[in-house]
Amino acid sequence: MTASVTKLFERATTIGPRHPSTAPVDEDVAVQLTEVTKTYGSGDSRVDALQTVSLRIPRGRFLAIMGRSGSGKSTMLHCAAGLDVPTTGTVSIGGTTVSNLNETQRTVIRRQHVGFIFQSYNLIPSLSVEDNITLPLRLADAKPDREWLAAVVDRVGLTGYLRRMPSELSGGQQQRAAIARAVASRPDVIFADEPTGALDLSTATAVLDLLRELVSEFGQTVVMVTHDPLAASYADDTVVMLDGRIDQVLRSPDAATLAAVLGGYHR
Ligand SMILES: Nc1ncnc2c1ncn2[C@@H]1O[C@H](COP(=O)(O)OP(=O)(O)OP(=O)(O)O)[C@@H](O)[C@H]1O
Repeated sequence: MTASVTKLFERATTIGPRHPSTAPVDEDVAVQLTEVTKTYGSGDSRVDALQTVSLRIPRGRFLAIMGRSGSGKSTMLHCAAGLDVPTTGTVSIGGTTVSNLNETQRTVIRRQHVGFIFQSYNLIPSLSVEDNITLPLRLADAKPDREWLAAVVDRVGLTGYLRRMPSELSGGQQQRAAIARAVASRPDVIFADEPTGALDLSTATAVLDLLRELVSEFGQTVVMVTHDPLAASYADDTVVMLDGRIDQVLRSPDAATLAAVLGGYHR
């Protein structure tokens, strides 16, 4: 790590829970990874995709994860989101330790605490835009906050589109519907995996403006994997991964700085 690493990202020795079930809860932290490793395969085919990663993501921050292909970005995102479990170490989301839960328990936690935005939108084609947006609430058996939903739908510019089917929306509108779906339940954290990868520049800019506003105005927490320095420049902090480790954390870097930093990893 570089000297620019803030206290927020220091190795988790000050946090120090060794026993997941007794880990203390920090209300200001949306996601916490403590000495997380992830190994795929064994013997000759063994891959150490994450090598002792510790990261505390405070609530109300926008974090970008960058790094060259194979550096461990998706693996870290999947572990942080409770989609996958670490080989060793602990992960907590919204104060709940998820790394020691089984798949069914993690599904429940994800429904209650996490929103997802993927490059491919992942809207359900047979459901209307409104039913797609409210699906996570129904799955979590949660009562919709109508005022919040209306504000979110208004902000993503889909108020007149709720009865349409996803196929009747443009790519940018579909991604905005996916964002509305991700924030409908006011999750502790929204994980975005290349959310602008399939969008043209102006549509991507509108989506990034929206993510930024969710953090700045609505107090949401966003963790986004991206290859695009422009996209990462919307974040508060950017983590750069290298060989399964956090190599650098940059605070509020602009796109040119990020492009230069990343260029160094591709030499
Ligand atoms: N299911 C898996 N089985 C075996 N190896 C895997 C698996 N998933 C990822 N890996 C390996 O783990 C390492 C990290 O992969 P990961 O997908 O996290 O990288 P990444 O930085 O997201 O890459 P990209 O930018 O190409 O998506 C790579 O060497 C990859 O080949």
